[in-house]
Amino acid sequence: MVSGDWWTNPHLDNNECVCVEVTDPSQPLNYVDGQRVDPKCTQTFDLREPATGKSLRYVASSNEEDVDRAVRSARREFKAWKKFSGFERGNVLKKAANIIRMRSEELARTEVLDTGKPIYEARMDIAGCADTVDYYGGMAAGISGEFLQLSNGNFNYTIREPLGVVGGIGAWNYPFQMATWKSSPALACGNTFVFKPSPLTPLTAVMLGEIYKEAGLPDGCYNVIQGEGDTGQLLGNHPDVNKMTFTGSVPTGSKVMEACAKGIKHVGLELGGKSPCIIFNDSNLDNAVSGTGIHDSLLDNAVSGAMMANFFTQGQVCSNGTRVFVQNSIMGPFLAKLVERTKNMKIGNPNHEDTKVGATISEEQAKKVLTYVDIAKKEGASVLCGGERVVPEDSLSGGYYMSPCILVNCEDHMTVVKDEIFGSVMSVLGFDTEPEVISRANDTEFGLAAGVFTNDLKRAHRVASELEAGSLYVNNYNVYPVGVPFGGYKKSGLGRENGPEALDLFTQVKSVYVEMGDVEAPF
Ligand SMILES: NC(=O)c1ccc[n+]([C@@H]2O[C@H](COP(=O)([O-])OP(=O)(O)OC[C@H]3O[C@@H](n4cnc5c(N)ncnc54)[C@H](O)[C@@H]3O)[C@@H](O)[C@H]2O)c1
Repeated sequence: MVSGDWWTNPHLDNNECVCVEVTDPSQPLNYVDGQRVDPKCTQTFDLREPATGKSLRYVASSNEEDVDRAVRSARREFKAWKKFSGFERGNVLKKAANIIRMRSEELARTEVLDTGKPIYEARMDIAGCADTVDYYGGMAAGISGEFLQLSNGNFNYTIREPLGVVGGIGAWNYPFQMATWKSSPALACGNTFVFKPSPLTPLTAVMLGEIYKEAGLPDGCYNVIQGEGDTGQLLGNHPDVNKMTFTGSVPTGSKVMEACAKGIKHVGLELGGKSPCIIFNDSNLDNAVSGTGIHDSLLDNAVSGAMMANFFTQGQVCSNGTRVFVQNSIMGPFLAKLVERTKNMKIGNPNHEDTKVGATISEEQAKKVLTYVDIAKKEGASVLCGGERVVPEDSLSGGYYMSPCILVNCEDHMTVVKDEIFGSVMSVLGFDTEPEVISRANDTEFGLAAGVFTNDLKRAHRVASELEAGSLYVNNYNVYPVGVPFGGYKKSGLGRENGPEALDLFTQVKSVYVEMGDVEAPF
């Protein structure tokens, strides 16, 4: 629990925030059999606060024995949990959703501590997570098979059964979201779960374990092991894990898939992206501004959309539309509004209410992002604004802050336009025609998301159907209402999270044939 009520005072300096249990090194962050446990592993890793760069605590890693202990706990409890009715499992999840809502401020503050994202965003994240857990709580009672009438009174029915023990591995940009998006559909279907969060953001996954327990989840159904890549590898290779659900980069996803291939395990992959956000000039509209032919509100919406497609969580969002294609005839007014609004985003202490840009996750990631800006300049792009390290105030001088960057004069072949940067760097590219932009938008190995801004209804649906991506946005970007499936085409992933699709992916079908007559054997 968080001590005191520091979160109610937006003027408190982040250094004064004390999340006692999660930052106290004597409190273990592994969670097995319904309690925090000390791992056997003697290795630790340093957890740093992105907002200040200061060490929060050392976190104990998990070795083979620790991973095995968590998987055995999940295996043991699977036998009982799968026998609960869907309705009973759903009730546990719905209670957990309510506890998440009651503890939302504490969870949001811990997420800020771990990720450096601004508090307004962390609150949105936690509210969305509660909704997801609630959603799967509601869906659990409806998980069922089908009945098929056959000839002579014979029939067949199917049962949707859980897979067994599911292993989850998360990235660092949405830590609580990854723990909830993966565990709640898995648990709803009757699986048990072992989760390894990113070593950069280990804090809230263990809080979720305590919330599930309070909601009535039997001990052993949800477990957390902390660690780096080698711990993730041990989990993926464990013979008693039946499915891996992974979020992270393409190279690591490929390794996880390889481990699953060896063990013939189910695998779900949520990987990287380099998504397009396409902004058309609907020139036949009234209320044209400054002779450009674009409707004022469409322009405002398009600028808002481009910013939402790039600047949440310091640009560290897998679905970001970092290639912003703007029809050339509206480039001038679009850029003017975009730059004005981007410069107005307040960069600062992520715990402050008015902060819109917090800290990048780590020094390494911040340096990587700034290096990409340098490469872009060398390859001929121009910086319209941002792309620099920022020190918002003296007390945050060790934090990893940078100003959101807008690049123009970009070309499709440039490194910055091809690579996933995972930081606040938007590349703006001009285009003239619809076929041209569709072809350029699809010219990528990724296919996670895409956006199209237009007031032409037919064009919107035509373009949406042509774009090779798993999540399409028409006249908005990066919105994730509960129940909407999410996941990638091409190298952006396999399978879907969220929505009813996830339930199919956490179950397997057992088919039962029933003979009502005599056996007519040809022998
Ligand atoms: N599609 C999505 O839903 C989604 C969401 C968020 C982030 N991402 C992607 O995640 C990436 C950024 O996250 P990251 O830097 O944490 O990714 P990463 O691939 O470096 O690490 C992800 C996780 O895998 C673990 N890991 C590392 N090596 C492993 C191995 N050999 N076997 C098993 N696990 C291993 C890490 O410890 C971490 O928990 C970006 O590419 C981003 O696009 C995708």
